[in-house]
Amino acid sequence: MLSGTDKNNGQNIEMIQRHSFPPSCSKMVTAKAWALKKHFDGLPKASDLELITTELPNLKDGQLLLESVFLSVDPYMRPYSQRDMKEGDIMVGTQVARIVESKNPAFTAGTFVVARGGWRTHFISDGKDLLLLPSGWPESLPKSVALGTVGMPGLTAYFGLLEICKIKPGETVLVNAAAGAVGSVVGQIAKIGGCKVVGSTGSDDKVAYLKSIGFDEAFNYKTVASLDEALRKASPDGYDCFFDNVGGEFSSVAIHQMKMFGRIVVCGAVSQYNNTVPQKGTFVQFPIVFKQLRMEGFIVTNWYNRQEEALKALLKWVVEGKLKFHEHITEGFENMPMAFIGLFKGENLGKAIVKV
Ligand SMILES: NC(=O)C1=CN([C@@H]2O[C@H](COP(=O)(O)OP(=O)(O)OC[C@H]3O[C@@H](n4cnc5c(N)ncnc54)[C@H](OP(=O)(O)O)[C@@H]3O)[C@@H](O)[C@H]2O)C=CC1
Ligand SMILES: O=C(O)CCC[C@H](O)\C=C/C=C/C=C/C(=O)C/C=C\CCCCCO
Repeated sequence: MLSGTDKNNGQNIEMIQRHSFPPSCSKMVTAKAWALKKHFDGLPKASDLELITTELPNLKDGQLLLESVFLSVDPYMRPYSQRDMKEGDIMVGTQVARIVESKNPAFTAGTFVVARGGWRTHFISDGKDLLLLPSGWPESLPKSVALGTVGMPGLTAYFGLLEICKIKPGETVLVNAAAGAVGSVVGQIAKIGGCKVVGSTGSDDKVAYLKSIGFDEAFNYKTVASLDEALRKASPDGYDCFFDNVGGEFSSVAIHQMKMFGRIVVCGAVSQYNNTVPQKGTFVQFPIVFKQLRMEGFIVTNWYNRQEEALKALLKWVVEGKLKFHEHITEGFENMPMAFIGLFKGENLGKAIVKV
């Protein structure tokens, strides 16, 4: 195993070289990848991850060699790393990748696909988990949008709002982390659906952005004197649908402002992912019973059997200008840890993307 250090942006990145094949192989591609060196304890640290290089073997029949062009960093990676990964594993994740070489008749070199290759610059696939970009993808639309508004986060907003919340015109929708990849799509689809939309987010710039994309009300949860008052001021009659991305204290307050027969979509709990000790919240049974609420969690992959129709709808809204997107792009594969950690500091406005 060869190792060295490579300074980058002041970070010491330990480069570990692992030869998975004898150096004698010719034509091998050197891939970089981010491995989970140490399980996260609280907020992830760059030193919890290590940059490794591996030599990829030559392709077998049916295989494809892909190179990542854009990579996604998402909050789910934090809880999933704890649940699904062991130390040394390559971080899970998705990317828009270009097919460099194909020994698979279903795919031609040069094609761009959405893949689940993890945090890697290059990887080999058998083609089973590759998704072509939706047909009719405009040349002018950045392919990275397939990781955000017209990708998994957009699908999350689409199915969460239309199938779990089942919004109706004239209703009032509340969404937190509203300027993020999922939240910004939730608010805009709700507007398209004829709802009043209230969003909370963590900076004044993001509040201004929310208003620019059509939110009726938006506030900075970090600076309001009282969350309870801010929610009441934004919608004195309360909320029909609460699309919860954040969990924690926000949810404990918001539930008491739901209207009768309101619906709460539990999409995520990003405020809780870095807890070293599980937080104890309020009991929710009282408002659930006396307001006759429905509270339902979901994982977007459960709806992937319908992703084609949803992606088509999302792309159409983007092309028509009804669905605006914003990307927070970090340049450089070596900066993936920083981009990921930035999610938990609210550094991103819109979808966080790493451009290789
Ligand atoms: N159920 C599912 O299938 C899916 C669920 N999700 C969930 O949706 C949520 C949003 O994900 P996504 O849109 O990708 O991420 P975002 O693009 O919204 O980025 C995360 C945002 O969360 C906010 N945030 C971070 N830490 C905290 C905190 N401690 N308290 C309050 N807000 C915080 C920040 O925005 P701010 O400025 O507002 O603080 C930050 O920008 C997450 O909970 C994620 O797990 C996402 C995809 C699929
Ligand atoms: O290769 C993989 O499997 C990763 C690909 C994931 C894929 O892009 C799609 C789905 C992502 C789902 C995200 C879900 C969430 O963000 C919700 C996450 C966790 C909720 C746990 C809450 C724990 C609170 O303590």
